[in-house]
Parts: sequence; C-alpha cells; structure tokens
Amino acid sequence: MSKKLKDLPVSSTFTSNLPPDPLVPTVQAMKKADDRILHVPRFVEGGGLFTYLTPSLKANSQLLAYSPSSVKSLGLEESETQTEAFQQLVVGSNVDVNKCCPWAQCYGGYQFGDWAGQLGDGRVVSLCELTNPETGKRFEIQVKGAGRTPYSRFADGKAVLRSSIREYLCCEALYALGIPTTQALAISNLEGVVAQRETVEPCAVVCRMAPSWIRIGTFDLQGINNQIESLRKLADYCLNFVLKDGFHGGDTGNRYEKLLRDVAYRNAKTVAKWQAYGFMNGVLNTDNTSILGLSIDYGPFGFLDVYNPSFTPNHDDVFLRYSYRNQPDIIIWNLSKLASALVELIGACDKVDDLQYMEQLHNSTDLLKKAFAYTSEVFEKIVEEYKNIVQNDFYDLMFKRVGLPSDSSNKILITDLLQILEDYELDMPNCFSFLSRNSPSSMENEEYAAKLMQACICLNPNNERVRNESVKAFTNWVGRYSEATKTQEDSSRLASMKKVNPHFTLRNWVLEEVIKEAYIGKFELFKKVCKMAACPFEDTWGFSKEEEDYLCYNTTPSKSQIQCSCSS
Ligand SMILES: Nc1ncnc2c1ncn2[C@@H]1O[C@H](COP(=O)(O)OP(=O)(O)OP(=O)(O)O)[C@@H](O)[C@H]1O
Ligand SMILES: [Mg+2]
Repeated sequence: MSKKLKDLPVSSTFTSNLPPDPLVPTVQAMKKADDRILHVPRFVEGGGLFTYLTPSLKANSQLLAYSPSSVKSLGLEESETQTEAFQQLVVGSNVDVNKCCPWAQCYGGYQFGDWAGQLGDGRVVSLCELTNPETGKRFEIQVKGAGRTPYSRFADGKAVLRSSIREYLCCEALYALGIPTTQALAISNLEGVVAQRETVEPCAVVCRMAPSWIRIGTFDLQGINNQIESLRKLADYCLNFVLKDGFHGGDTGNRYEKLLRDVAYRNAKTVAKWQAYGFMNGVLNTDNTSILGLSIDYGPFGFLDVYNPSFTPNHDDVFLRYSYRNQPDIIIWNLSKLASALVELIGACDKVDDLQYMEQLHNSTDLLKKAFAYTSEVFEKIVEEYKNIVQNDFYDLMFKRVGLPSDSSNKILITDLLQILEDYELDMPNCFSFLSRNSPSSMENEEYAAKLMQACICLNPNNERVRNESVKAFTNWVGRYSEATKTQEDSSRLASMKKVNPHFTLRNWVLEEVIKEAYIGKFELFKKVCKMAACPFEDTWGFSKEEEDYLCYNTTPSKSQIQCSCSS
C-alpha cells in the first residue's frame, strides 16, 4: 500500500553513527553557529565526516518533473508529488531541524589520478533518510544545487539547469536499463537564480536518493589524514548499515578485508553493465566511485553511439583516462586507493580489535610493511575476482542482447560483431535495436546485412567503400549468427531481446536539444524525453512516429561522439 510522505519513517543513521565536524558537533551547535562556520569553505579537521547545516539557497521554485520509479521506490502515493510538502522537500526548503537535521558529507578524492585533497558536498545537502515501510529500503535524500557549504572550495554551491537536466534524465535512463544507480526523485527550477559558467545560466535543484552516498573518496580522505579511528567508524558503519543487503565479502580475512571484496564485487557488477550498454561516466575519480557500486555523479557522461572504445565523453579528458575502454581498469585503480586507505585495518588481520596492537602497528615500520604486503596480496586476488565478474557479466548480458545461448563458444560472435562496429565506425545502439527487432530468418543474409548496415551507418553515410565492406563483413557474421540461433523459436527470442535492448538511448545530442529548448522556457521535449528515458524498451511512447524515430535513431555525423565539459 502506497503511503503519504508523512507516513515514511525518517532517520539519520549517517549522522547518528559517524563523527561530526568538530566545529559543529551537535544540532544545538549548528543552531548557534554563524554563516562562516556553515556556509563558507574551510578544512574540516579531526576526522569529521559531515557538517550539520541547512540549505542556504532560498528561492521560489517550480517542480519540473518527478520520477515515478523513485516515488515507487520510496513507497509513496503518486498524488503526494502534488502536495506542498513534497515540493518543499525536493528543493530542501522548510526543513524541520528538530525532526531531522540536514548535513553535508566530507570526502576527498583522487581526480584524474592526482590527490585533490578535501572535496565534500560543496553544493549538496542531505536532508534526511526515508524508509519505504513495505520494502524496508532506506534512502538518503539529497538536494543538489542547494547553496554553499564548508566543502564548496572556490565555487558557488549552485547547479545550472543544463547539468541538472542531464543528471535527472541519466538517472532515469540507467535505472530503467537496470544499471545500479543513484536515483533522481525530482527536478525543480529556481526562480531568478543564475550562475556564471561559460555564460550566465539559470539554476535548478535535483533531489536525488540512494541507500548511501559514501564514496571511495570518503575513505581516501580519512586514510590520507591518518584518521584511523574515523576510518574504522566509517568502515564499521558501512558494514552495519550500508553493505548488509547483498553482501559479497567472502569467507576469508577480517571484516575490513570482506568490505574491500564486497565493494569490488558491487563495482564489478556495475562496470560490466556500463560496458554492455556503452555507458561512460566521464569522470571516474575516486570521489565519484560509490562503495555500493552505484553509478554516481552525472557530469560529462555519454552513451557510445559510434562504437569507438577509445572514446571519452569528457572534453577535458585529454589522455582518455575515462574512455569507454578504460573504465574497468580505472575502477581497479580506484579500488587500489580504497585498499591503501584500509591497509592497517586489513593488515591487522584478526588483531584488528586489539587496540593496543593497532597502536603498535600504527607506529611500527616493520608491522606496517607486513600489513601492506598482506593487503597487496589480498588486493591482487580481489582484482582477479573482479576481472572475472566483469568479463562473465559482460558476456552474459551481451548474449542476452544478441539473443544467443550463454555458451562460451558464442563469445566470438560478440567480439566479431563489436569489431565490425569498430572497423566501420557504426552506431552501437542502432545495431542492437535492429537485431532485436528483425530476425535473420525473415530474409536472405545479404539483405539482412544491408539493412543492418543501413540502420547503423554513422560517420560515413556516403562512403561507398565503407558501405560495401561493412555489408560484406555483416553478411559473413549474419550467416554464423543465424546458425547459432536457429534452434531457438524466433518470436520468443526477439521478445526476450527487446527486454534488454532499448529502443531509446539517451544520446548527448538529444540532451543538447532538450536543454536548448529548456533555456528558452520550453519543456515539452524534456517531458517527452523523460518518458522515453524512463521506459526505453517501449515500441512507442504515443508521440509521432517521425519524432520518435528521430529521437531514437538519428546518427547524423554531427550528432555523434559529442563531448561535454565538466562545467556544471
Ligand atoms: N558549483 C559548485 N559549488 C560548490 N562545490 C562544487 C560545485 N561544483 C562542484 N563542486 C564540488 O567539487 C567537487 C567535485 O565536483 P563533482 O562535479 O565531481 O561533484 P558534484 O557533481 O558537485 O557532486 P556529486 O558527485 O555528488 O554528484 C565536489 O566536492 C563538489 O561538491
Ligand atoms: Mg562528484
């Protein structure tokens, strides 16, 4: 039974169990603290993991969209979204600090491979945790673009409408594809609030939710600052409150070793799905890597259109660090930073709760060396497990995408198909969309191959050589593909394929068109794309066929391989 907002249990397990900013140790202290403590950038010392504060940005707002799937995840009645209470919640206004005092999280991170120091929620405020009474699932609810915090560094605490639309829609798209993600609950615009980016842009607030927003960077900062007690509290909090559901820590080692294994496992499951759907995060820094393996931080993300494994959607990523091809390895790099932060806790093995021994370990070069050697060995094994999961899950999903039995002898069909897409710079989403909507048994191989080429020709629409050679390569592939699928019944195979092959992919050019319209105050296209992103497997969304086909399939070269800057 769906509930009203007021019926959802409210909690604050994060702030109740973790060390606060020493300058704002309690809610009482927050009430007395002045602006320089709560909303002016500074370093938070002493292992504090959050600062109590309320959102500082106040403005009239309009709800632009809410996510039906997130409303459902919370167990809310959809009609609640029309209430003032909901609309105030999703912009962080009218907060009752006595019921639950909001906070901003403190974390650090390695950005583009370099240590960036303290980062933290510089424009995000967590309002409370809400639990779905039916499922028992708890979500930490945040507003992004809510004004300055101690973690704002040199920036303004705002989020522009452009990046808010991107985050909102991409959360919807990944959630619908079954890729683990933080969820968007709503997006609202803020009347009269603007921010200077490349130009002056209007601002918005995305309300978003996740079982936890803890990142690898949350551990990094405590590790680098030598805050071993804070680190232990953080790790124990994760074990007791965050990772319990679906824990895959294995049987060996102490609980911190299990935590590392579990975080690697969860991220491996997610990376495999990113790779199978061609999703690229674009800024996979450790502060954007969730310990729950959720896709997080939708900045310069993108979906592959042209199948180019070296592509990065991040315009500033000149060394292709965050390219499609590198994502699985970059997550390993990020996990190595988590392992480094946990060296003492993992390396202490079964003596980890002996505080006297921990003190000795902390101060002994010899013991630290041993702890490091042990953690490295553990990490190597975890990496092997991680790689296996990424490979296996990737192929399992790709088998589903092409409608082939999960049989390792079929792997070559997947790699060969991807090779053709790469060789002739063809469009990945359109290829799979075509395969799941047309059976090779319905026509001659060569005819099928020609239609497949036509569906996914991308950068070279008028290049005869590319057209002819790709048809030839496809014809050979289709022959082998037909052979491999011939034992299956066509209509049920296609029906299963359609459940994993989106008809609509959230391409960057579509986002650009949505944003262009939104910036002149028109939100019709945004509303349409909301619907398409949230239900990408539908055959139609009730708009004109011409418009749907355009939004689903257009592969004009100028619309391909679009990169974005980090400005948001
Ligand atoms: N306009 C801004 N005002 C204040 N802080 C900002 C702003 N933009 C980015 N930051 C901070 O810079 C760091 C890196 O930014 P990044 O773009 O990765 O995060 P984000 O998109 O703001 O947040 P999240 O990762 O939670 O989605 C974070 O600490 C973030 O809070
Ligand atoms: Mg971030």
